Amino acid sequence: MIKVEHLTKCYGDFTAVSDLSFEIDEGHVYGFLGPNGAGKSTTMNIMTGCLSATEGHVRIEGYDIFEEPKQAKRKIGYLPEQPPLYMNETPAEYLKFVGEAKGLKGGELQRQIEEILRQTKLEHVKDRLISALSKGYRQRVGIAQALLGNPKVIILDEPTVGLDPIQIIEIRDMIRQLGENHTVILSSHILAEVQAICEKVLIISQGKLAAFDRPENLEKLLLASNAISFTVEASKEEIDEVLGGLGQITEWEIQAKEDKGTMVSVKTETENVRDICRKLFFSFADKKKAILEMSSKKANLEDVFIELTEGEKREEEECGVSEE
Ligand SMILES: Nc1ncnc2c1ncn2[C@@H]1O[C@H](COP(=O)(O)OP(=O)(O)OP(=O)(O)O)[C@@H](O)[C@H]1O
Repeated sequence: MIKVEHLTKCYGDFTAVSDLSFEIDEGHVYGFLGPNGAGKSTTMNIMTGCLSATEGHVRIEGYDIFEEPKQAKRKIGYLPEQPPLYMNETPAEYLKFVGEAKGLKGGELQRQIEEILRQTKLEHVKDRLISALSKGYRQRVGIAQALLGNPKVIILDEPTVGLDPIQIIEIRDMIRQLGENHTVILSSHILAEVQAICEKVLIISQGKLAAFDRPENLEKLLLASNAISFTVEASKEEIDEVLGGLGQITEWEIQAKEDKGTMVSVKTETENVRDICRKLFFSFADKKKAILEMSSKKANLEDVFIELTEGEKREEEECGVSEE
């Protein structure tokens, strides 16, 4: 449905988006996740035809956004980070204006406006000035204008930024509902938000695609990400022998020798952390070595996000140091 190929955007000497390629299929809610300045808005502005690219292509249902903008844009509804609302108009007036600009008229325009006002729960404020609406309601007006023309794809740039917790819940519910009839792409720097709404997540870091998968698969992506810590009454040599013989442990660190035992941190690629805990327990018990404490931690999307986005920063810093 959407094909982004080798997209690059430079602002002068600065490369904001670098060789970005991905495909969006019909009928899912996609999350575009990345820290501030990662290049999310730049990519969305290019995908919606609001900004030119330095290199690369964007195709919306086969239409090139740069070469066939009219046909491509008809397929997209866009809520930019700063929605272009006219404060001295009412939602009803504003939607009529946007609908006409999108080529709708007469009964069809009226029918769509009524349907969208209902869908975005704006009916009771439709004749109030937009300047008098709360930020949450203004955001709904922004989403409403994106829905006019019944586009297949809805692109929302940071739709919940600046809203209070109740408004955030309402907008998220609305996005979930939109996902039933549209392909939705939303950007966010809030991991929990993407995790709560999206079926697929693109992680973007410093203008590059760091990962693209379902949230649950991303959690599996990090090798050796599940961690177990335990304290055992055993020497370093005994610990090395037991852990080396277990097979499913990728690395371990013997942290400190205390009066009450030796603290060990273990990393494993195995999904079933509980199974490893059991094996550790019985392996040390077989050698009459008592485990005094044990805790485990499964990697979550946050770990993946930090690892992928921080990892790049670290690499850059390390390069910087070695260059000096
Ligand atoms: N017009 C511009 N001129 C120069 N640099 C720009 C311009 N627009 C964006 N940038 C830079 O490009 C990078 C990516 O910006 P972009 O707004 O796409 O990121 P973002 O992921 O959407 O971040 P945020 O969540 O803060 O909006 C940033 O470093 C930003 O400062």
